[in-house]
Amino acid sequence: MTHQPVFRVALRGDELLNNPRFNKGTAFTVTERKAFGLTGRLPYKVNTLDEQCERAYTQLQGRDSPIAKNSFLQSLKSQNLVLYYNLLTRHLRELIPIIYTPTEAEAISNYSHLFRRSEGLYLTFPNEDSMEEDFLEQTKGRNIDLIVCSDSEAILGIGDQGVGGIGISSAKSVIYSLIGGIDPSQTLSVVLDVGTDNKDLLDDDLYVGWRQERVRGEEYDRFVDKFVQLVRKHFPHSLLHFEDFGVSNAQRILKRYRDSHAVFNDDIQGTGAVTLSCLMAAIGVTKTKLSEQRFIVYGAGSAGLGITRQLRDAIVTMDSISVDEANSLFYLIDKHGLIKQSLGQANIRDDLQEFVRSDDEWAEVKENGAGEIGLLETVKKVKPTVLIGCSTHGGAFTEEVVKAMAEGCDRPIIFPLSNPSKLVEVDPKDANDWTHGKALLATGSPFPPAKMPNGKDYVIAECNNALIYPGLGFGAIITRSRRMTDTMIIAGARRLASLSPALKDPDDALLPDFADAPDVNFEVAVAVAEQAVEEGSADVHWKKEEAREKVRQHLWRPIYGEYVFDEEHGMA
Ligand SMILES: NC(=O)c1ccc[n+]([C@@H]2O[C@H](COP(=O)([O-])OP(=O)(O)OC[C@H]3O[C@@H](n4cnc5c(N)ncnc54)[C@H](O)[C@@H]3O)[C@@H](O)[C@H]2O)c1
Ligand SMILES: O=C(O)C[C@H](O)C(=O)O
Ligand SMILES: [Mg+2]
Repeated sequence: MTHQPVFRVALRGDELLNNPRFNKGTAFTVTERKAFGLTGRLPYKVNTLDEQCERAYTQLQGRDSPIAKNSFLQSLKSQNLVLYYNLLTRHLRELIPIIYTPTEAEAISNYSHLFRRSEGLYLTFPNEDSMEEDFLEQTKGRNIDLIVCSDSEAILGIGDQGVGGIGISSAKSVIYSLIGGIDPSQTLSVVLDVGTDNKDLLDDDLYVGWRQERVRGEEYDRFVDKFVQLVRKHFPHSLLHFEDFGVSNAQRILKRYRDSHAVFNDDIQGTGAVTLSCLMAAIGVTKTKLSEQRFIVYGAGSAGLGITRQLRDAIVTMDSISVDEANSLFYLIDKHGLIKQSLGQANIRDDLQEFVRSDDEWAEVKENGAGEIGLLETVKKVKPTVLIGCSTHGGAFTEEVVKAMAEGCDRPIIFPLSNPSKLVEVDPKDANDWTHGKALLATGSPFPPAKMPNGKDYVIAECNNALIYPGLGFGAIITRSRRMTDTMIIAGARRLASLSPALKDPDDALLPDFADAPDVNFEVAVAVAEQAVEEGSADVHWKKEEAREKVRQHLWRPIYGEYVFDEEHGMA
């Protein structure tokens, strides 16, 4: 039986019932009801958490669409955190797609119309002067370990969502608690509302954010910097997680702060790490080396470049080849086709320069190698072994593309990673059929299993950063690391790869199932913590060998504590 912790609480009556962190609803005991002035405020029956979960689950089943279920759960979260997380824990596989990808995309794009209750911290550009006051007001009395923030410019694959981006910060925080075991009261979700360039939102009278075009340039940098400095000042040991920033800001901000605080960009680093794990599992099946692959990365934004760099670095380290040699294995394609010299320096972002292909290579395909080279032409010439999609271009991996790839290699490794589901570059079922079950597949959103030619199910791995970032973050937090280093991230990725079901059975999924995500992330956290202690990034006095026990001790679980009323020293 799990031991019930005892909490001193200073709230009484309605204040207690209206506080989601402390509210237990009908689970308050008779003694607690007397001590906290609740006897007349609650119906007679005292429920167990099991009973409450059963009731909530039945109510949830009464909602017929994923978005209606998402709203129900959102409202449960604002009433009773333990019940919310406990219910999710019991039905993890079923409910993660409701509170996270893909349903959360729908909730975010309708944020202003679905709005009922605020959550997290809204830092809005015109209120810059009161930013510190607002920040302190929202975090009063709490020790914040984790801050997830978004400026909403590139939410999943659905673009600029203005103030609705608070939804992705919250969903990512929830996953940290649900899968990673981080106490939700020690997390903070933030939206940096610097306006929006989304015309529909600007034209919408019901829009609840700041209805102005996006602030850019120096003013934007100053605003972000003010926020980061507040985090550093008030919570120096926290992890600052950046989510769904526009590509140029994402790279720049990460670079700017990564040596002075534990910052982490999920789209770049989390996606890079989970894709590396997935690829390691796939080459375990094909019995080839990383440096023997030829890669096409379709969509060279935050995720595409993050993945490319992560894979490149792993190839250099694991297969001992030079950076230039490793770079030459990658072909990046963006909106204007293959990234090559003739696009002109001005049209190629600085951070892509090391992956620019020469025109000479394409002289046989296009005169002087100039002109746009599309995906199909690249596939035919390069004969890639790995094709990764993070383009937001749904259906881009057509039957012709997939079949052309399968002609060039025995077991094509195809990861269409764009979210939400409707933006996937190829439905995994089709890719499986077109390659007669030869393709090794993983997607960013959940998909049902595909059928192998022998009738067996092929489980599609969900290569979503949520399978790794909660563990990466927990590992950094528990070691009070002041940096999130590349080596810590690689340690986590290797641990995840070692847990791949395909290592035992090559016909099984490339990554563990999301139902096992808590155990998987526990292992990732241990690996990261061990690495942080070993390399000296940690700011703790314990040894590497103790990491497993430390992670275990700090795991937060959604269970009720026993409350004792303490007006003077209790929590409020
Ligand atoms: N599976 C995961 O864990 C994961 C993680 C991060 C991002 N993603 C998904 O990847 C996609 C991209 O995310 P991001 O954060 O990199 O966004 P981003 O805006 O930084 O990058 C998207 C890139 O794709 C390019 N692009 C757009 N249309 C294209 C086309 N028709 N052909 C080729 N390139 C095209 C854009 O120019 C841009 O460079 C989104 O759908 C997102 O949900 C998945
Ligand atoms: O949010 C997700 O599901 C993964 C990723 O961070 C994305 O932007 O798509
Ligand atoms: Mg993201």
